[in-house]
Amino acid sequence: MTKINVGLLGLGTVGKGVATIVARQSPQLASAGLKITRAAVRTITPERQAHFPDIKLTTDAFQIVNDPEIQIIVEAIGGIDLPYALIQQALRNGKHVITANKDLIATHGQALTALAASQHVALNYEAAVMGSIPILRTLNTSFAGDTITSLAGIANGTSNFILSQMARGRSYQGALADAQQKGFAEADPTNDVEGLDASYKLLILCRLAFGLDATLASIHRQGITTLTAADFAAAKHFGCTIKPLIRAIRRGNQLSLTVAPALVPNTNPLSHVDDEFNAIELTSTNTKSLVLIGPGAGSLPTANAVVADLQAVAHDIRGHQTPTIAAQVLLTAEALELKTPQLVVLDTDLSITGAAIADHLGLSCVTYQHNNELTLLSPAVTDETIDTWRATLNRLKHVKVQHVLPVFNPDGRAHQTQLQNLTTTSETESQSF
Ligand SMILES: NC(=O)C1=CN([C@@H]2O[C@H](COP(=O)(O)OP(=O)(O)OC[C@H]3O[C@@H](n4cnc5c(N)ncnc54)[C@H](OP(=O)(O)O)[C@@H]3O)[C@@H](O)[C@H]2O)C=CC1
Ligand SMILES: N[C@@H](CC=O)C(=O)O
Repeated sequence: MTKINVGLLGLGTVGKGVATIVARQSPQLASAGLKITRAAVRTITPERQAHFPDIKLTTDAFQIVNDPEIQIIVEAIGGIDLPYALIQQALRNGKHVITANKDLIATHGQALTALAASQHVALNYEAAVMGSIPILRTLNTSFAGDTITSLAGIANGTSNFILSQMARGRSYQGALADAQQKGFAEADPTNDVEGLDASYKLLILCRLAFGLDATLASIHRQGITTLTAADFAAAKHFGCTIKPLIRAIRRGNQLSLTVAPALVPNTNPLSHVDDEFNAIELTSTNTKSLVLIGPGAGSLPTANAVVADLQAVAHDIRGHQTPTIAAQVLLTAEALELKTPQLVVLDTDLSITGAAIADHLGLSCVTYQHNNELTLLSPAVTDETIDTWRATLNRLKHVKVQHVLPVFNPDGRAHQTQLQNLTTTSETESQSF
C-alpha cells in the first residue's frame, strides 16, 4: 500500500502526542497507511532528531507546506498569524489540513473553510474544541433532524484543573504551575485563565450547533484570576462548587453567551467534572439532553482527536472520494439578554451588615459572611443590573466589590435555583453601620 505522507508543524505537547500514537500503529491506524515524514520545530538538537529517527526535522515550516510529497498537514504550533499563513499556503497547494488551533479557527475559520472547499480538500479541527471529546463530529453528524436550543459545559482544562485544586485547598499559583508542567496550559496561559481560550471554543461551537456566527465582544467573559479560598467557602455554604463554565442559549437568531466561573449546585453533574476534564451538555428539541465528558487537554487525549481526523482524511483519500467540507452559510447572531441569579462577593471592614447592603440596593437577598468577605445571593437579574449594583456598592464606604459570580442556570429561564442554606448566615460578629 502506498503511504500517505503527513507533515507535522510543531512537536510540543500535541505534536509529540500525534507522533507517538502514529508510531504505535494500532491495527486500525495501520490500515490507513499514514507516515509522518517531516516535522517543524523552533529548535533542532541532535538528541531531538535521534528521538524521532524517521521524521526529518526542520525549523522552516513553509518547507513542509510546500513539499509536493506531503498530502496532509497537521498544525500544532499555536497562535494565529504564522499558522494562518501556513495553512492558507497548504490549502492552496492542495493539501488536506488538520489543526488543534481554536484561536485560529475562531478567528479565521470561515475564510479557511471556504478556501478548503474551493480547493476540494479537508480542513478538520476536532482537537481544537474540548481535546479528546468528539464534540464537533457529534454536532456535524448527529443533529441533522434536531434543533439545539442551548449548550453548557466546561471547555478549558487548565481553568478547571486550577479551580478543582483550589476547591481542595491548593493555591492558585501552585495549581497553575502544575497545569503548565502537565502540558494543559497554552504557551502563555493568559488565554486560559482569562476565559479567552474557552471563548474561542464557544464561538466554534455556536457555528456548528446553531449555524450562528458571533463575535468575541458579544461574550460576557470573566476570568478566574481573582477567585479566593473565601469564594469556595461561600460556594460550599450554598451547596455548590465553582466551575469555569461556558453557556450559550439560543432564541431564534439571538444568542446569550457567557464564559465565567459560576456556582454549580452539587446536584448538577457538571459539579463533578474535575481537573483537566471537560464536559458539554447539549439541549435540543428531539434528544432533550446529551452529555459528553472527557479530558479537555493533555498530550495523548488531544492527539487522539487529531489522529481521528487523520484517519478520516486518509479514509477519504483511499476511497478516492473528495473530502469536501461545505462552506457553511452562517447568520450573524444578535444579542440576547437573560436573567441569572448572581453571587456578589464584597470585601468589607465588618462595619456594615449584609442586610444593610441589601437594603441599600432595595433588594431582598440572602447574605453569607465569612471573615471579611460578605456575599449576597441575588435573585435572577440581568448583567446590566449587576453593573448598576457594582457602581452603587463601590460608592459605599468600607465596601469593595471583589467579583460577581453567576449561579449556573442552564436554560436561562427564571425559576427557583436549587441551593442550600437559603437563609442569611454570618460566621463572624457583624454590626450595623
Ligand atoms: N496542550 C493541549 O492540551 C492542547 C493544545 N491545543 C492546541 O494545540 C496547539 C499546540 O499546543 P501545544 O502542543 O500545547 O503547544 P507547545 O507549545 O507545547 O508546542 C508548540 C510546538 O510548535 C513549535 N513551534 C513554535 N513556533 C514555531 C515556529 N515558528 N516554527 C516551527 N515550529 C514552531 C514548538 O517548537 P519547539 O518545541 O522547538 O519550541 C513546539 O514544538 C495550540 O494551538 C493549542 O491551543 C489544543 C488542545 C489541547
Ligand atoms: N489550554 C487548553 C488546551 C486545550 O484546548 C485547555 O487548558 O483547555
